[in-house]
Order: sequence, then C-alpha cells, then structure tokens
Amino acid sequence: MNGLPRWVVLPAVLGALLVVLPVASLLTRVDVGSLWPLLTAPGARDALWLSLRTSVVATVLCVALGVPLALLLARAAFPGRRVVRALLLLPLVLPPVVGGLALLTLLGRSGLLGGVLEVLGMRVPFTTAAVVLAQAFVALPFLVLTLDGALRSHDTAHEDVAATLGARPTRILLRVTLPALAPALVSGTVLAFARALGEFGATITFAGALQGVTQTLPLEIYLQRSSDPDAAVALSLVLVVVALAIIIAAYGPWFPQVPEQGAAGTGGPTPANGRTSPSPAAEPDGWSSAAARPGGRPRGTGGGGPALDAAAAGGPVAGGATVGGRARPPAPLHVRLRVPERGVDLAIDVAPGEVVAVLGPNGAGKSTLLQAVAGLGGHRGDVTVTIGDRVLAGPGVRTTPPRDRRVGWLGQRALLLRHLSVVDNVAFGPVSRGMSRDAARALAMSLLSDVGAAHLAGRRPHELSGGQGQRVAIARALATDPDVLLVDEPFSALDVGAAQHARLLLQAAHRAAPRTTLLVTHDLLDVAQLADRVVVLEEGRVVEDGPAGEVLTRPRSTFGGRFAGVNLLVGRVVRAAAGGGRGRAAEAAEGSSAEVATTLGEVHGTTEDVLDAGAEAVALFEPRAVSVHRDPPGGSPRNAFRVLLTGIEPHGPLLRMWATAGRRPHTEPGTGDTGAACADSPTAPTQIAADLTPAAVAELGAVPGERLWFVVKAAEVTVLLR
Ligand SMILES: Nc1ncnc2c1ncn2[C@@H]1O[C@H](COP(=O)(O)OP(=O)(O)OP(=O)(O)O)[C@@H](O)[C@H]1O
Repeated sequence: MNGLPRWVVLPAVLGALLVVLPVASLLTRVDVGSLWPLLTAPGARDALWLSLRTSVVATVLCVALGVPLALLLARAAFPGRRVVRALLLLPLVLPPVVGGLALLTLLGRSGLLGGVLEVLGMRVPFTTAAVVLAQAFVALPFLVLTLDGALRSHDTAHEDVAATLGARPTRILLRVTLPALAPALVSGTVLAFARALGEFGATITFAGALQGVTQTLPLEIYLQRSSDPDAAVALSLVLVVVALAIIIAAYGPWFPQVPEQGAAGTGGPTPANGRTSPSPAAEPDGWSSAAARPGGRPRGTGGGGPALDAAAAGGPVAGGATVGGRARPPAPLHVRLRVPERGVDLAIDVAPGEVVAVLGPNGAGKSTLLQAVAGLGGHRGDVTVTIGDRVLAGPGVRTTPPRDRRVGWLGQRALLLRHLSVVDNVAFGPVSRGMSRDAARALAMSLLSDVGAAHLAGRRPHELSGGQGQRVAIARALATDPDVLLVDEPFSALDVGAAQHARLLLQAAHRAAPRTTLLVTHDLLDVAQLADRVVVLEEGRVVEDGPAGEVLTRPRSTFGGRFAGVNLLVGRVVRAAAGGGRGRAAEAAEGSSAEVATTLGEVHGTTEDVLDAGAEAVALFEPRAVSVHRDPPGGSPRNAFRVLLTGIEPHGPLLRMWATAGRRPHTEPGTGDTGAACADSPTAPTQIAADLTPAAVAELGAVPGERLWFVVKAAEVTVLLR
C-alpha cells in the first residue's frame, strides 16, 4: 500500500466503478448481430464522419489558439492574468447548453458580431462551422489548462541557455520549449479532441441537428434514443470505441515518455537560481578543505579525449588542437550592479582573458551577478554591463538581449536538449547564429573531439553520464565562441573524478584560447586550478578582491577565511608594536606583534603589514593551531577564547571541533573595552574551529553544548589589514 491508509481503497474502487460500470452495462446491451447494419446506415455513417471531421478541425483550432494562450498565461505578466485564467475555466463548469446560448448571443443573427457577419453575407449558426466553434468552445480550456500547468511547473533553464547561445524567441519556442512540453501538449490535445468528439449541448443549441451538416454522432445518438434505442446503444458503442482508441493511441506504451533525469542533468531549475543543491564538493558549512580532496586525484572515469588527456598531463592540447579556439582577442568585462530588491550593490572589472572566481555564502548575489551579465533573471535595478567596447546594458542604453551578448553559460547541470542528439546540441548555438547546419555539425564534431566526446555524438542526453554531459556542455558553450564565459558551479554535481576531468578540460580550453570568465564556485579546486583572481561577495557587496593565491593563503573576509579553511576573526587594530628607530615598513617586513579587537575579545598575533590603530584588520589562524582546554591556561603569549562547543565532525585523520562565541556590544577601539568588534555579519555568531586528534578529543571528553577554552599562541596568529 506504499504507506497509504487502507480506507482509501473503498472510495477509490467506488470511484472507478462509477465510471466503468455504466460503460460496461452499455456493452452488455449491444446486439452484436444487428451492429453492422445499424452502423452502416446512412444517418449513422454521416454522423460519425461529421463528428470526426469537426472534432479534428476544432482540435486544430484549439492547438493553434490554445498554445499561444497558454504561453501568455504561464509566462507573460499582464494585468488581469488571473481573471483571464479564471474565465477560461467557465466552459468547464457551465452547462454546454449555456455555452451554446452564449455563442448564439454573439454570432446569432441579432448577436454582437452575428449582425455584422450577416451584413457581409456570412451566417455561422446552424452550419458545420457552428459545430466546430461549439466544440472548440468547450474543448479549448482542456488544452490551455493542461499546457498552462505544465509550463508553470517547467523551469526556464533550457530556454535561458538557448538564449545565450543566440537563439531567437521563435526558435526557442519551437526547438526548446514545445519539445520539452510534448507530453503535456499531446495530453492536452487528446483531451481537447475527446471533449470535442463528445460535445452535445452547445452543438445542438448553436448548430441544431441537420443531417450531414450539423448532426454529429452525440446528436444522432440522442435523436435515435426515442425512435430506436438499439441503434442508440450501438452508436454509443462506436463513440466509446473511438474514444478508447484515441486514449490508447495517445497514452499507450509508445507515448513519448519523459526520459528519467539523466546524469547529464536534462531537467531542473533555472540558472537564474541555478544552484539547487549544495555542492557535494563543498562542506556543509561552506568551509572547504584541500585535505578532504587530496589533490583532486581523478578517480577512473575514463573517456578523456586527446585534449583532455593532454590537459590532464599538464601539457598543451594534443596535436596542436585547441578546445574552442577564438576568432577574436579576449575582451575586458565591466559590471556595475545595483539591485535594491535583492540587496545587491557591487562593481566588478575583469581583465581580458582573466578568470575571476566569485565566492560567497548563499544569497550573497553570485547568481544575480551572472544573470546580469547574461541578461537573464528579470530583476529590476541599475545594471551596467560592458564587454570590450560593447555596452550591453546601462543608463540610456537599449539593453542587449541575451542572444546578442556573446556570452556563454556553463551551469551546474548540463541542460542539454533532451530531444536532440549530442552533436545537434553542440551545433544548436552556431545554427542559431546563422551557420549552415552542415558547417555547424562539422564544428560540433570537432569540438566534441576536442573534449573527448566524439564517440557520443549520436547519443541523446539521457544516455550520457554526468561527466559526459558536462563535457558536451563545455563543447556547446564554446561552440559560439563567446567573449565572456559565465560558469556557475559547473562541476558540483559530478563525482570527484568526473569533476576533475571536466575542470582540466576547461583549463585546457582556457590555456589554448584565454577567455574572460566569471566562475561561481564553492570548490577550492576550481579556484586553485582555474582562477587568476578571487572576488568574495557577502550580502550583495564585494568584501574581498585579490589574486587567487593571496585569497587562499591570506584571506581577508569571513567567507574567504572559511573557504581557505582557516579561522578568521574580523576586528580593528588596537595596538601595533612600535620599533625603536627603524622605519615602519622595515619593522613590518620583519614581522611585529599586533593586537586586534574582535568579537572574541582581543587577539594577539604577528603582522607584516603596516598597521595603524583603529584600522580594520583580520586575525588568521589554522584550526590545527588551536588547542582546547576545560580551564583557562596560563603561560606564554596566548589567545584564550571562552567558547560554546557546537559540534564535532571528522576532518581527514583529525576531528574538527566547532565552537561559537557570544557577541559583545560594539564599542570603538581605545575605549578600554576589549570586546570592541567589527562584526563581519550583524547577526551571525563568530565560529571558530579546532582540529584535534581523536585521542585528544576522547581525553577531553567534551560534548556539544559545553563551554570550553580555545587557545592559540600569538605566534600562530597572522594579522592582516583588511
Ligand atoms: N527571483 C528572485 N526574486 C527576488 N529575490 C531574489 C530572487 N532570486 C534571488 N533573490 C534574492 O537576491 C539575493 C541574492 O541572491 P542570489 O541568488 O544572487 O545569491 P547567490 O549568491 O547566488 O546564492 P546561492 O549560492 O544560494 O545561489 C538573495 O537575497 C536572494 O534571496
């Protein structure tokens, strides 16, 4: 019973019987012997033929009008959208005879439009056209509501990627949206046809019952019922058989099933909010650990192509080939973004060919930044985007649509189009930009070969592994030779080995043809292997910006510290030791002591920076430099923090103890309150970590919830200007 309560069986069976029993009893009434003559009688034949013809035409009308209507209802924001959606439900709830009357009041002789049509010599009521209109009137909502529901639950990620590949709206609709919604479209169409076929009340009111002209099969059955009940039953059987045949044809085993979400990530939410799940490569709290991913050693995924293998070996791409060569020199990127509704206010410049990793906690604004560059997301605010000398968005400038931005998108999921083969997926961008199909396929094959995926060219996306899908996505992103590549956690959904292969591939592509790149990631390896520079965002602002090596070893922001795997306390300089007679720079270069007021109290450390009292600074120390005690220690210059143990978790061969410290009120330095703090976040308690051996943790015997002392020697603390 799959966890269902037993009582649901009874009403479910009764419900099924309510539908099945009447139909079954109809079958028992059929006199098989007289069936054929009844069905081949002229009246029955005409009615069946008319029903089929009018239902087909009404269904075509429903599709032609209903698909655009559903698209507007689901995707366009216009005043009164809800009202229109509610009104469309009316034909479902109104008695069809009322629908017929409504049509008469509109198109009848004295109707709103009927009078005009009459003048033009056109008469609709009581014609075959009236039958079609009556059928379409009652059938349209079935198609619209089915498609509207499917569209609303369908994310726009594939459409967004197609737009960045250069596809125009009509091509996106026909080649991306509708194929993805094929099952819903077929369902809606079948429902509409079935409804049209069975339509009676509106038809008889608006079109009457003229044999061969308006007398459809339901009307014929109704009229026969009084004169020849057996004939009525036989004709009803025909209707049941036709309806069943349609339903079986539409929903049988050959009905296009939506493939299981392949490892290649063919479904899921939009890159607008592209990261649906935390990166498996990132630790839950946002700390990254090189130790947890020792060198990212590939774990036998195989299938690396020549370019990939060369890249993996650290050499140039094999055979002098490039992965996605460039026709134009790399261009600089400038972004200025103020989106108050998302609390984002930042500016970023990326040099030509530079790879900038964008880091930050959830909600920091990373996706908003990428969306702004790609022209996606639909957020409101002041956005200026310049690539080279092309101003794509800005005050007084017509905003360039995504398809014309020459921006490539590579997301967490490959987002390949599931109804196209791999080679056609890669060729999609070049074809969208006007390249001939043959040339685009040749280019796609060459790129697939570069990424070691030529042998996958004929497969469909759901037949690919996650790593293979991402390789194809890399080829697709490079196929349009974008000026700027936007990369959004591209490897986080892959296992370690596949991620490393794909990472090296991207690295090879970049070495072969540097491309200005923004790389959003939570993975230390992405930064270490791909990034020239790191920008850290917190609460919509840039809080750190520096060379990748510098941020990884000497971070200056809270998130940067977590990312680099070090404890980082933000504060203000209280004191920096003065050197007798030497220049301050010389003294700093030798390393001198410094004290910083932080949320955990005054922290003593050493610095190579030139510090002034009151300057904003960070104190850094490794978790393994922290010792943990139950009592406050004495002795050599030490920092002792009274903390609350919040958790213990494995960390390589060690155990990591997490603790928080209470917040003290903010006071200016020099007031004598060593609790003066420059809170890195106005609300979050400061977290610090200590790495201990399992034996040391066992000896301490501490459990989460206990108050302890975390102690670190001043010599282990580095103080940096922020
Ligand atoms: N569609 C939206 N409408 C309104 N606010 C949004 C929307 N998408 C994001 N936001 C808000 O904008 C801010 C920035 O979100 P954004 O998605 O850019 O952050 P992020 O750094 O990419 O986060 P994550 O790592 O969780 O994806 C957040 O406060 C978020 O709540």
